[in-house]
Amino acid sequence: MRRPKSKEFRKQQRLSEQEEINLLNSWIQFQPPDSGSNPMSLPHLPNNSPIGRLEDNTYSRYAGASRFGQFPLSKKTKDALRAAKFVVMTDIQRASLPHALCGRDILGAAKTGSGKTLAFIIPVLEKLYRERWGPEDGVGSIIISPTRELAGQIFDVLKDVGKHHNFSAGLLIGGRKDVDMEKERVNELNILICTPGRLLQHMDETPNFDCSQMQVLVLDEADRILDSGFKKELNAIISQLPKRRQTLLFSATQTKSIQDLARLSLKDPEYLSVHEESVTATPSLLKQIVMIVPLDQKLDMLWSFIKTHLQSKILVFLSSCKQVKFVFEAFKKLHPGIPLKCLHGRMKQERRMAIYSEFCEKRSVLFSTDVAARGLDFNKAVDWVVQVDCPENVASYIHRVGRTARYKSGGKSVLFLLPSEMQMLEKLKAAKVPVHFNKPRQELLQPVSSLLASLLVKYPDLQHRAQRAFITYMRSIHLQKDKDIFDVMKLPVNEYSASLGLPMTPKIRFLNQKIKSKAVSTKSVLDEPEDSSKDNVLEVSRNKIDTDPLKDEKIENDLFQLADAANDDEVKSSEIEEIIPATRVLKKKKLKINVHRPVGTRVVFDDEGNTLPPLARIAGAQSGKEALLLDPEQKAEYYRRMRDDLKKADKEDKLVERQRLREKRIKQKMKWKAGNEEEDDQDDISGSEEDETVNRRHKKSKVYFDSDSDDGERNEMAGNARTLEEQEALALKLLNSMHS
Ligand SMILES: Nc1ncnc2c1ncn2[C@@H]1O[C@H](COP(=O)(O)OP(=O)(O)OP(=O)(O)O)[C@@H](O)[C@H]1O
Repeated sequence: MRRPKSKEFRKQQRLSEQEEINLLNSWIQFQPPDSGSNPMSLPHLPNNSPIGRLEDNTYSRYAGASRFGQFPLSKKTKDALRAAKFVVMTDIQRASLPHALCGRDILGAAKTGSGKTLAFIIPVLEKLYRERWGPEDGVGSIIISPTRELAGQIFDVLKDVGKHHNFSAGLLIGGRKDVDMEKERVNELNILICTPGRLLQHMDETPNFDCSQMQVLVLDEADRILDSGFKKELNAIISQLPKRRQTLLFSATQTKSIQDLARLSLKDPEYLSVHEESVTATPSLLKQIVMIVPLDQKLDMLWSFIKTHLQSKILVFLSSCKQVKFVFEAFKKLHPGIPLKCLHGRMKQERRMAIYSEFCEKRSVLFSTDVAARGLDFNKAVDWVVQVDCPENVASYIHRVGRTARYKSGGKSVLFLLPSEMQMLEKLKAAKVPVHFNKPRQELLQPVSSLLASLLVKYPDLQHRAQRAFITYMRSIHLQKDKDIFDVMKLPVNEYSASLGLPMTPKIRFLNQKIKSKAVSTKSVLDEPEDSSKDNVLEVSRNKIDTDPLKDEKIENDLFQLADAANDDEVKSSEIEEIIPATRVLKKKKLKINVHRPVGTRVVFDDEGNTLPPLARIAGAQSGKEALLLDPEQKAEYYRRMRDDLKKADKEDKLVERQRLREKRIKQKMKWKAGNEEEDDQDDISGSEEDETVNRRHKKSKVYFDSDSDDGERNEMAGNARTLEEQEALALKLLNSMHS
């Protein structure tokens, strides 16, 4: 038990702290960096040069120093940094800390994974320490992050680096139920780390919430927080903050918009873009591949990729929650041999945090929306970032791939581009993003579409998910701003639908209208007058839906959930035209038929998406696909074939797996006989979304992943290492054959 400190001790402590603060203030003011200069251009201080107050009552130079120890920082901060093994500063820390310690506003830009978090956490702690900020002083600093996970991560860094300080800090993010408790305590907190919506909620609802004395405001991922998605919230927040404050803005893709910055009333900000001169805009140890993948082969490619990287930690980006859900659910049922997880805004906050932590710890595939695109520093390095859907712009690309190759580690990324999205390649090159262009080797693809089709027959809810995934994807492309890259009219709609395993292509109203208006503009035979109400439908969609999943975070309680709910309603009410015919007239007719027809009767469409009148359906004159769908016998036969295919594939998979296990056992036996003792690291993967069979398999192969380090790989699992080699060889063939 800790003994309470005596009054005398506390007094002594206060005095020595005050002494330290005086010294720090004098040191900082003695030789501040020139305004507008970049301390990176100054020579390094020699490691053994004296630090702090010198014999002649001057102070050592800190601008240009390369180690935290050479900086005018409190002992409390320095001790914590040393304990966390932060010794040498990164470029952005070297460049911005001297200015930030002088109390200047900062606009800091540096590549992903380059240590921007410490570049703002340290000045916050130091400012409050030097101001002798105490519990009774209330909110001294506010750090705003665009996502909850990132806010949580910043909170962890703050706890670590600020552990010897006496400040109280709070994580205020949406999706938490304890908002009332938060309201009771928020006024006692010195440092708030929050998402914009939750902060605003407290500003609006918490009695006596007071941040009028706040000293430092930080916007992490500043360009994101300043963009239109958060505009209202941020303006409302800023209007309640004191004008006299220090403001620190950081991002890998910094905004330079005067308008944006004017909203923050920055005072002569120091613009420190440490990698502006760099040859590349992305980390140098990041290997980036771009592949042209037709839309209907995207899932085949993704499946093949996963199957050939079973020992990796993979982050997969898709463009909407519904796509994430569908691909996750479907692939999970196909048991790829690696734990699968998913992360999106419609999940409960606790689950989101749990998934994030699990992915930090374990080898697995995480399917995610852009909620994981910015700032997250997954504990054990992510091996691959796979962008199945093209990001909305270059900045988004840079943040997504930045989840790997962080700090000094390497990483790889692959972007699937549609043939119609080739412009993205040009834009990446223009933005100094060095990508290698690879052509997929078709013969190495492991098609998954037929398996998906069988799954959809077996699991009707999955079919529903597939429909939604299809629709939200089409809509996201339709709503993308950059029309040079995204053109919904160029998408092979039917092929894409079939590749998801859907027996029919869901019709989408806006697409039909687009097709029609295109036909009209090219003077086609379509003589129907334009229906203005249809345009309105399109307008409503545009107004109500934002394709940017991060925008969902903007209003807490929850941003994601609100926006997603809106999306859901939209999908239900207007967009699935599998149950809504393509023309307004027919729609009314169909609605009438719907009322009287027996429950369970299927509505059938012709090639144009019009419902077939009931009599035409019974007429039996159908042919081709229609006939297949209408004739019960053929339909049954179709499904029977699908089931057989699935069984066959399953049988083959089992055989291969059995063979693999047998070989593994033999190898282990031989190894054991040779006296090679080894301890299996029975890393538990239960709790992942994998089923038990897969878990059992993984418990054995997990050792392999955990021995990812060189030693482990050499010493522990020679047998498995061969499997890895085979897999890597396959992967290389599939992905790197383009270098030729
Ligand atoms: N001076 C340092 N010495 C050693 N490791 C560091 C140092 N600074 C930061 N790191 C480590 O580098 C990693 C990336 O840091 P951080 O998350 O702050 O990057 P970032 O620039 O904010 O990235 P992003 O742009 O993706 O948000 C973290 O794991 C962090 O612990």
